[in-house]
Amino acid sequence: MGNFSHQMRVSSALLKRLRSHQRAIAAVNVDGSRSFTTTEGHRPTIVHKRSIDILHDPWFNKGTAFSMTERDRLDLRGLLPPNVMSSEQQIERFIYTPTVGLVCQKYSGLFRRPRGMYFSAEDRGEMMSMVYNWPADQVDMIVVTDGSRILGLGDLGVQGIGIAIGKLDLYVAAAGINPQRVLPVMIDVGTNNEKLLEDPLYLGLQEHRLDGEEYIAVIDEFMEAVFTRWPHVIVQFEDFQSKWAFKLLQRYRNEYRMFNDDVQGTAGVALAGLLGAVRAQGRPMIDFPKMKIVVAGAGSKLISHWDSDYSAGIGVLNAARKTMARMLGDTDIAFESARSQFWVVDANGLITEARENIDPDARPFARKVKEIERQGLTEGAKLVEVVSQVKPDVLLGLSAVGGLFSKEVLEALKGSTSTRPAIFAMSNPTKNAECTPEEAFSIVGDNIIFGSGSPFNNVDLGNGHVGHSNQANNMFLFPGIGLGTLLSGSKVVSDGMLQAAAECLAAYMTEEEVLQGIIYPSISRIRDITKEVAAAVIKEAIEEDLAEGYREIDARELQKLNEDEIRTYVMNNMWSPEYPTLVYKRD
Ligand SMILES: NC(=O)c1ccc[n+]([C@@H]2O[C@H](COP(=O)([O-])OP(=O)(O)OC[C@H]3O[C@@H](n4cnc5c(N)ncnc54)[C@H](O)[C@@H]3O)[C@@H](O)[C@H]2O)c1
Ligand SMILES: O=C(O)C[C@H](O)C(=O)O
Ligand SMILES: [Mg+2]
Repeated sequence: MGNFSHQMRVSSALLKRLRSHQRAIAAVNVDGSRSFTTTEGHRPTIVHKRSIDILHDPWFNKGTAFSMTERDRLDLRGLLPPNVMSSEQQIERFIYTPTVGLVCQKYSGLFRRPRGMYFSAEDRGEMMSMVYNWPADQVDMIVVTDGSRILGLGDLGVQGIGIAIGKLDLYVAAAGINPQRVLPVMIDVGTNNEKLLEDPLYLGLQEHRLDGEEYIAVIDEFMEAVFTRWPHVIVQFEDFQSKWAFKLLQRYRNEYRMFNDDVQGTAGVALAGLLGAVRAQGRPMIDFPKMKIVVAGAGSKLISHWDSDYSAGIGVLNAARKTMARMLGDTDIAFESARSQFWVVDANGLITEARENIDPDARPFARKVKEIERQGLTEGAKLVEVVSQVKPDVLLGLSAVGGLFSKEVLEALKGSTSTRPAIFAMSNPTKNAECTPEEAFSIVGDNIIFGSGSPFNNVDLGNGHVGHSNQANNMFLFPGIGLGTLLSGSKVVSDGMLQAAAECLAAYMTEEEVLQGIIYPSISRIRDITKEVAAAVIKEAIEEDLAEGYREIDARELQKLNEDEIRTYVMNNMWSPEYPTLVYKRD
């Protein structure tokens, strides 16, 4: 009892400190620094500019939300449409996938003003000084892309910066990262998109992509430059073509605070969905190793491709296999036997050991020829044949091929041995989804689980029944992974931290929701799930002795926090989009 009350005293003292720490950040924001808002929200922010200059400054611009008195005070009258919008109304207009894809496709034509930084192959040798051109002394999150695989839209070159901007918008909205402390980055090493190479309006380098050592040297220089200026920043790699995604992850993950969203975030989100599908059948999660899973969209893209091609699908397969093996006792035998739960189909059909030039990352999932012959299948079998013969519990698509789950494939899935088959059409944007929820529910039946990468409406099944359309998107994990890493002060993003994030998402929905077919949260709960994921990541970082603390909170103090206190710590460090009143003061 004595110990307990002592602990309580320590904890509440610490909590007070966490709160005053938050106020301290707010105070810094208020005293004329380039602040947008504070979590306290009531004190005015002093600005040293007015009129059109404010509208051109994203850190101060509220757009249509300037009140009439502010418009008068700051000489904004007549510079904005007359209707004053609330921040809630502005949020209504906030969109990500699939719109972000369209923005990237049309970026060169839409470009009005820059947002973020551009490093190009021409900047070699200069990056270390270039980073100082960015106006913010504090940057918490960088999302970087080279534009080589934007959603399922392929190589969009410099226009891919829209993805980095969109993901950081999600960091602000979901994780409460202060918008002044995010930095979207585009590394332009050229493009292999012939249309862009010929487009006179294209804004990027009009030459073919750098490759090999030259390419790596550019990314190395960029990493060194940003970590020199902002040693505590976290760098999220986004939409790099699979040829480079995994290699760069392996190259940097032990040295820098970085992760790859498409490989690691997607794997965790898919894993949470697979576990959700087990729960939705009314079975315990421990039954997961019995699931038969067909994955469409992993392996190489070209018949003669020798390079390692670590697609999002391979990330999912590895994570699912490891989880099954752990549930089976974490032995080598368990790991080996878990392999036989997966059938992997790429552009060339079912992958078996008979495949020539097999992609090294897909090889562990290549089926033994004898084994699949017993199942009535052969090397290169079509997806529809695989589904007919295997009768899987889960059909998961990360192929970027819209409509791949055709009527025939979905008809075949009706033969599934599962009481509630699950379909994950995870490719983005909307037109690349392997199927729509209408197609899935109408063809396979009402009693399925459906998830998709891009948002779709629920399906009316008649008689008051609803077919739930879950959004299976890495946005439910990456903001929490980034925020949790930041607040823990860990210097790396460990496998354990990623696993903790995925497990947190898998356990987030209640039993009742899951039985109704709701296996992921709705977007309206994104702050809450992000808080939970961030807390799980911090807890794991503490347990692994990786947490070094954040700002005034050191490692020892972090170690004293219980689970609720970690949540409070996370919440207190989330920035909230409340507009402060702006007051002009001459410089
Ligand atoms: N929902 C999410 O959170 C999420 C996360 C990451 C990626 N994605 C989406 O996944 C898609 C793929 O991304 P990636 O980086 O893995 O791309 P990728 O190009 O590296 O991989 C695509 C894979 O699909 C395979 N494929 C192509 N045609 C096929 C066919 N007809 N049948 C079966 N497989 C086929 C290819 O062989 C390749 O292995 C994209 O649309 C992307 O937007 C979604
Ligand atoms: O961007 C998304 O919506 C998810 C994912 O990162 C993708 O590349 O498709
Ligand atoms: Mg992505």
